[in-house]
Amino acid sequence: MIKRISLSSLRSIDDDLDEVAVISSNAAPESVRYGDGHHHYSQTANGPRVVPGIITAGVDRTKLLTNTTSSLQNANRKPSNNLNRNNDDDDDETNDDDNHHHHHHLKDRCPSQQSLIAVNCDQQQDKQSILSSTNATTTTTATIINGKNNSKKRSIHQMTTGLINRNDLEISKKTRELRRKEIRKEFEKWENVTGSIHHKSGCNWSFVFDPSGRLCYYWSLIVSIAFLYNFWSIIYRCAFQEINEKTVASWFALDYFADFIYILDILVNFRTGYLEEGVLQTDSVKLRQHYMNCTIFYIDCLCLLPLDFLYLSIGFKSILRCFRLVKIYRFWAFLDRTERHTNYPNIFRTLSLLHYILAIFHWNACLSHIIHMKDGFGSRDWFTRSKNKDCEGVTCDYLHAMYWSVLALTTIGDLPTPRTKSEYVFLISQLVFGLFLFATVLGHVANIVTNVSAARKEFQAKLDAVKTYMRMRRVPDHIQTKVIRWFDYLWMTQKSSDEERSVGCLPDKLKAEIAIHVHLDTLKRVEIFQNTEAGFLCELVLRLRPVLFSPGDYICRKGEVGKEMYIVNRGRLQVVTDNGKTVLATLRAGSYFGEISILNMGTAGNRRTASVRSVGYSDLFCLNKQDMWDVLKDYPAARVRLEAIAVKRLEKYRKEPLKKIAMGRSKSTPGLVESKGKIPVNNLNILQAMKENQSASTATLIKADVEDDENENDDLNMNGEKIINGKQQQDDGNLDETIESTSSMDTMKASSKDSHQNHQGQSLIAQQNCCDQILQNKTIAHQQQQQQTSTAFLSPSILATTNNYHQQQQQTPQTLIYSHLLSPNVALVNFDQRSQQHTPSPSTMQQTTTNNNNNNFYPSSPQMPHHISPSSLHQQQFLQAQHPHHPHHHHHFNTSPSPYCTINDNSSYNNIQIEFPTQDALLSEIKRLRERLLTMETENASMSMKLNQQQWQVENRLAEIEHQISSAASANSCSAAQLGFISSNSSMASVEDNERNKESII
Ligand SMILES: Nc1ncnc2c1ncn2[C@@H]1O[C@@H]2COP(=O)(O)O[C@H]2[C@H]1O
Repeated sequence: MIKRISLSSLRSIDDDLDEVAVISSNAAPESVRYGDGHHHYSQTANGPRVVPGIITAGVDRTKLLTNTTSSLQNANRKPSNNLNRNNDDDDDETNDDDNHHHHHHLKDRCPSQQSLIAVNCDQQQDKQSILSSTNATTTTTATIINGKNNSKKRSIHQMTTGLINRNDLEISKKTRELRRKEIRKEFEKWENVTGSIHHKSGCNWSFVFDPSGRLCYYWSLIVSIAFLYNFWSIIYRCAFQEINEKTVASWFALDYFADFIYILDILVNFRTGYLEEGVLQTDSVKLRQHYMNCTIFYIDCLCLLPLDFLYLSIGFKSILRCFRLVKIYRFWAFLDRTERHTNYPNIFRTLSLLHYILAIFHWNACLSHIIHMKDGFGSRDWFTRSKNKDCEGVTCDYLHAMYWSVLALTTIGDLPTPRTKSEYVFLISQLVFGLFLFATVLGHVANIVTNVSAARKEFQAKLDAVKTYMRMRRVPDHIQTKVIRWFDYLWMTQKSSDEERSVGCLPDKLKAEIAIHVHLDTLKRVEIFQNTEAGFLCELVLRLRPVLFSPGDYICRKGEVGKEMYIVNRGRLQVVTDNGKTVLATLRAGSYFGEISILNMGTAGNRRTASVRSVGYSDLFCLNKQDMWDVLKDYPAARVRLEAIAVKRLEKYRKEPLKKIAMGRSKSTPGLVESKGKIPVNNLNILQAMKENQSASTATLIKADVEDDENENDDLNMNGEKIINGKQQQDDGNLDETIESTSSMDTMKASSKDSHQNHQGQSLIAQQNCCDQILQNKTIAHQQQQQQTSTAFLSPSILATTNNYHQQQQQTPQTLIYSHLLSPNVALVNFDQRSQQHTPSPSTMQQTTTNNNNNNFYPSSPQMPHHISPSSLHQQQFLQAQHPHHPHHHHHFNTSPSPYCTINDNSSYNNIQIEFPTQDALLSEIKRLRERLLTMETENASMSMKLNQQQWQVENRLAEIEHQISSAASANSCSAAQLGFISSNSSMASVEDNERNKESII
């Protein structure tokens, strides 16, 4: 009985649950001890434990435990529900009733037995339910009660902090007391229940051995040792020294101890379960009958044939014990099982072979000695050892006999010619046997050696084949080296090159189980495998294919069609932008990637959203798209979940530091075209770039700020007035990143050429007073925004531009804006009205759309073409206009902290002063643009998910409607058919019909 139990001890019990139990066959539960010695629980929460291999029998333990569990759950429910109730008496009564009920109940239940596995499982669950319920209750009160020590600590804490008032303290004490009582009761009750199994029910505690259990195995080891004793000693004593007075006691003791083991073995066999139709039988009557109907029973009885009584007449002759050797079947069974179970089969085989050889030499030596003694071999020199004072006695005789035996059996010995018939017969048979033995030994040794090196040979053969192939196909040296290194790594990490084949013969369930266990550490870190259905996990795990990548290998490249996803088992990988330089993320064991494209979640559909590169050797699991979809088809819930995770991840990627994203997107951002090197953005010398490109664009770029898409339109002006909305809200942040040395100016240049061709005569003369004018017209812009209809559909992601008519009667210079550098809210254009109507050149269009398609800048959603409307293109074109006639403009950037830089164009044209945004302003706009892009991509992803879900709903609805239609049809037909035959069965029939219809629809 557990009289004192605290929460801490409960925890200890919980910890103890996995330890090995110590139990004796008839051990009373009280005497069973567990734990490390410090915690001597006379009984665990689970009652006496069961050694693996033993099936406890005598009562219907499953039912019993179910009852126990339910009663405990009831008991647990009560206290938790009645935690604040102080009426213990009620509880006591109820518990007593329960106990009584259980005792009564148990007395009626004894006969059948359950398999060990079931019992153990139930016990574990039982245990867990007890502890979990206890823990659950404890948790609820954990803030108040937490064992003695904690309460003490808390009291101090309460005193010091004064957070809990005196009343609370009293309540907590009461609750604590109550709780303690409840726990005590729970365990008393439980103990009573389990105690009744052993004592009160009157059922005997007995064992049934599981034939495949460990205990049976250990027992067979003991029996094997007893057999070996007989095997070696009987012949020895027979040949060399019969039991003499000196040794009689020890021989007798050993003999009868071995016999005792044999007797025990018969008893054990009576209680060893057997499989009937694949089910382990544990019923004692059945077991007995089964054993007694077996030949083994008779063999076992034969082994114990009591010929010892003949000692009285013929004396102590060990040959009378020869029947004990029949037990060899147990020894063989033991060897067999060991060979199957051992992890070192070759070592075991070698030892076993050695034993057999020695045993044969031993028997041969003993038989030789017997013949020698009987036929007077001793009269001849060849066998009689020369009298030697150094080696006398039985041992020396034995060793001498053994020596000759070894010589003879290994066919090494120079045996003298036999003379008598018996000598001839013996020697001939000895030589023949020796020959066989030799051949067998050689064969075995060869086998073992082959087995040991089989893996290596197979590996080597593969490598050789690959090498030969590469040589024949003249594969470049560096690839050959890479391949050989790959093999090196494979061998070093002791990975079978064909792991799948090793377990290929197993059924899928077992394979999945193995795979789960082998890769458990990795898999449990993978988000998609967490909290998933077991079936889903099994199916996926079975489809995982191990792959190994070498350093620098690209597992996938951005823009490729995704066909697999990967899970990192070992190694380090980098998610990089398509230039391969910017690292977006580093992936380690447990990470997975490639899911976006195979789930078609990315903005680019089934295309890879990033490139992934192996840093060193990477050991990955590959999952095919087809496989993935096959599995997801059967697990729609998992699919929704996976997609949700993918969306979340997508969002996460988007939220990655701007720096990384910026770098990743640099190529796809118009104007930030990738080139070879990188230069820090702060060092980006726009002036220099301008010079180099000689774009000579005269532009007035005025920062505009619009808070959202709608506001963008606020800045649009059709009136030919320059608009300015110069307030900059964006914080440039710490854009200290480097950006790739953009050849934005290259783009400009290209654009400018096109623009020039199409807009000859529209020279861009950015005059100093333009800016002033813009400033003046700032307010006018707002008034006139409603007139701007053509720009209303402009994509905010492209650019909201304003057509600013600057003195319509004049051919005024345009105010240029670099669309790719400005955000939607940087909208400022001053160009001729006519140019607005101008159709953009195909080349420009092409360029723009190429950007869209290739660089993924614009989400490839169907609505996107809207954004790239002719109008926007048109505007872009204008924005990219240049001044071709004056290739040698010299722009000087104003380094003032103002958001604008002034470019003094000292060209021949005139002295143009361009207000150019500062780097900070530009960066801010870049940042905004990118953020906007990310938002759109995320929205796109979530939209696609929603679409998926809607698709599901529609499908379901469709099925429902179909079902309804068919049910209605069948109901009609039924009613028509049964018109006039209204019987009591009619409704039943129609229901059945409906059901049938339903099934057929399903
Ligand atoms: N920023 C990022 N951080 C981590 N992983 C990423 C990032 N971007 C893309 N990936 C992963 O890289 C994979 C490339 O192929 P997918 O687009 O199929 O799926 C992608 C994601 O799994």
